[in-house]
Amino acid sequence: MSGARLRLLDRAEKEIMKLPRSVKGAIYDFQHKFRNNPENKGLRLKQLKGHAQLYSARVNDDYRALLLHAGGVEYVLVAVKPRGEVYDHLDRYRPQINPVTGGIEFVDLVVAAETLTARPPAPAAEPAAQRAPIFAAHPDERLVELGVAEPLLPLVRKLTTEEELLALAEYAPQLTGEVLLALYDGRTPDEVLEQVTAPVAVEEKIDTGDYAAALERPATAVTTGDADLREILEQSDFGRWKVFLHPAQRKLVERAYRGPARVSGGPGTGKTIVALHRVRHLVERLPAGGGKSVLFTTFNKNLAADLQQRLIALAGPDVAARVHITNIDKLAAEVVAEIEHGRARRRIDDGKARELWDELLAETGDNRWDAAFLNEEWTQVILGQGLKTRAEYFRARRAGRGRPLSRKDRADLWKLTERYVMLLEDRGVSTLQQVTERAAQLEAARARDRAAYAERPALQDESGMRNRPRYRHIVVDEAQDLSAAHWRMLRAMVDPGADDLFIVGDSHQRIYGNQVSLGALGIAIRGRSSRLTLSYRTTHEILGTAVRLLGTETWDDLDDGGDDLTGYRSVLRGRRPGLRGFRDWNAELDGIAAQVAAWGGDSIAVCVPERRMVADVERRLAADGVVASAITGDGPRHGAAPVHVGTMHRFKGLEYQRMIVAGIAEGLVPPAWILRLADEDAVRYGRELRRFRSLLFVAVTRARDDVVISWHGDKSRFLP
Ligand SMILES: Nc1ncnc2c1ncn2[C@@H]1O[C@H](COP(=O)(O)OP(=O)(O)OP(=O)(O)O)[C@@H](O)[C@H]1O
Repeated sequence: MSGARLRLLDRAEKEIMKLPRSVKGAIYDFQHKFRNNPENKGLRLKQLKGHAQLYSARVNDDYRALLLHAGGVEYVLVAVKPRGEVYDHLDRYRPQINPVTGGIEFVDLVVAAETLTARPPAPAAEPAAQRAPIFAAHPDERLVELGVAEPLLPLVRKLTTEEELLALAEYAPQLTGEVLLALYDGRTPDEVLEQVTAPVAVEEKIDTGDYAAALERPATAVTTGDADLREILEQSDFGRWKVFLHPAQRKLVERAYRGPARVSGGPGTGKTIVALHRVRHLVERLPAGGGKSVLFTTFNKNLAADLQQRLIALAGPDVAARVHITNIDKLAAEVVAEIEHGRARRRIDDGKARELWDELLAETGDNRWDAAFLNEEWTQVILGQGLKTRAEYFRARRAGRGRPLSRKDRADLWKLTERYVMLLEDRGVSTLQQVTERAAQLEAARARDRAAYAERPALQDESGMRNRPRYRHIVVDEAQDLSAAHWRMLRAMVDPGADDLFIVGDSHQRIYGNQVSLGALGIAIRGRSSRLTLSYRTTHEILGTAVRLLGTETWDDLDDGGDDLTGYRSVLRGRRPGLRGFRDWNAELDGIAAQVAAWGGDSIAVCVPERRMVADVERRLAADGVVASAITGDGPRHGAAPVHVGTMHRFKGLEYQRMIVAGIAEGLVPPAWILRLADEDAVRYGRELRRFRSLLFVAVTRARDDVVISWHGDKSRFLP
């Protein structure tokens, strides 16, 4: 035999990362030689007694690799062990194909047993003799049905403390850990079956002896190529997200869809990771040649820049070269600029747009409306539905807008918006929504032309570029914040068909008030919606607090249905979020500074509700000699600063090890102006409250390990 493929099992990767550097170097040389020729004498490849699949091979004088032979040239590295231990009690090695997921799993029962004693019990724990086994109520068959690795059952029976459970869950195959922790958290076996097991179970009949077939299933968590293994050994900051997808994630990445598909999921469940892998998957299936056939878009500029970097890291420059990565408003501006070359007006953001409404109101003396209401009515109803005439506006549906409008109100509002549009023209500016609306119209016109040409083959030769769709595939991240006009533009940029749109977002994180129904916009996702539920970012404790902040509100699925966070969970454990009240803002600032000092290190962020508070925090930290960087619309001004400070909107899509979410007081979150709406416009009031809950939810879920929520004066009604 010459040549072999060698992949790495995810749990083995964790163990290997802990080995001394010199051993990692030896593994690097070993894998290279092994792939060239596994029968190279120096490697001493030999089958382990009593094991059909397991082999050992020499890494260096002191270490041996354990390899699982999956058939043909396929091998999986499952462990690297000191030579002295490898051949003791060979029956401790238990490779298997999980009968529920069909994925390859490997456990070493001796190592697994050692994990139970590695962590001392918490001081308050009762003596072992008095503690009841945690899983006594669940029969073996039930646990196996849920996906627990059968060889571990005797150890599972011995678990009596949370420490032991956490240690075993970290070592055990992924699904075993997830199932045990979900049961421990109080979910019933039926809930676990539905929320944890079913999403990764396979329907086909599984041959538990066919390792070659098992190797290809999503549940087999191995590196995908030889290069991955090399990269892991070479890079100290190796990103696991690049190679070890969760089976639920991998299914979504690789599935073929007959039309638009949507992925939702709570914060940190890897939606962006799935989108990145999906882009690579799509590009790898494109015919060679051709330009940027895939559009990968997100809400803001800094996130788009981050996606660009991460796609290159994941898939390399050749794949990235086939992808147009940009934020959605820039995309719209590019479309308009292409047509209105040189005549493009300066764009203004929402804040500036509202200021101009205020100016207009001051001029007219009309005090029945406020700037925010007018801006929303104009953008969401008039621009959002592409209304061109007063008559259309009279007939328009204003679903979910609250405050009913009489015919006279509508006539007045129409007049006001006409004046507003003139004001914008006078100033030589366009709002982002105007640009998007224009882009949507231009793209829709192109799509209509395309359809017309498609029906008249005689004309097709002349059609040229203009009659090709801009993209073959579109992938959208942060989808919950896109407006109706954004969606109309995107819909028109790709022909309806297989794998046309892949849409990733979480309506619980909607912070710009753009609620849409994709179905009504020609994007039919029904039957092609999936949800991710395992958080990779944040701990069980932070996640619990964050979910409570959402209260009892209901959430949409970007269509006409609802979405919720059922099954949302984490296998990571940590400290409970801190909740701290202060007398006044100065005292709270001192509290922030003290907390930053206590944590030390970097990857800390402070999130505040108002812009002026950002400067206050920066100043207060500077007084202690701490370098803090404000997060602007383009991302953190100085990315390398140990502490970042920003308003709540700026935190979309980011993550930090530790977060202080400050100023969470009544009058700030929710702000005082919303409270006035309670009597005036109950629907709008409800919508705004929900938006501020989402802002808070986003802020708190940026934290990986620790979060402190603080306030001064009266604490926010959203806090427990
Ligand atoms: N399969 C994986 N293996 C390792 N890490 C992962 C995996 N999937 C996600 N992560 C990590 O989890 C974190 C959250 O992932 P990601 O940002 O994709 O989540 P998200 O669902 O888009 O979050 P949010 O909605 O909060 O923006 C990131 O640090 C990412 O690297």
